[in-house]
Amino acid sequence: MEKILQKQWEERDKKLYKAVIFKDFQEAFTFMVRVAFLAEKNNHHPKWTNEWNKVEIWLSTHDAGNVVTEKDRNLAKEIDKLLEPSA
Ligand SMILES: C[C@H](O)[C@H](O)[C@H]1CNC2=NC(N)=NC(=O)C2=N1
Repeated sequence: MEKILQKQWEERDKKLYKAVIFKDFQEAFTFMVRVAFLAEKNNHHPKWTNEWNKVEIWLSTHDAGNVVTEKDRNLAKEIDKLLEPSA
């Protein structure tokens, strides 16, 4: 996937937050489809927004009282793997 800007994960407001900007909507939506499959596999789902080429993601664990847990850190790592240049 062709990225234009990728920020590192930040912990904000008891959530892991990341923003990624892609070349266009098709690239952004391809990424979202891949994240959706990861989320289903992990039974752990992001809060996210998409506007054209930008995807913003917030990860927290509702089941643990809306805090950041290992589940969030693991999903964040797997999402980053999708964003590696070789992926
Ligand atoms: C019942 C179901 O397994 C849970 O509600 C799962 C589903 N996906 C989830 N996703 C996230 N981000 N946090 C959760 O606590 C969570 N819980």
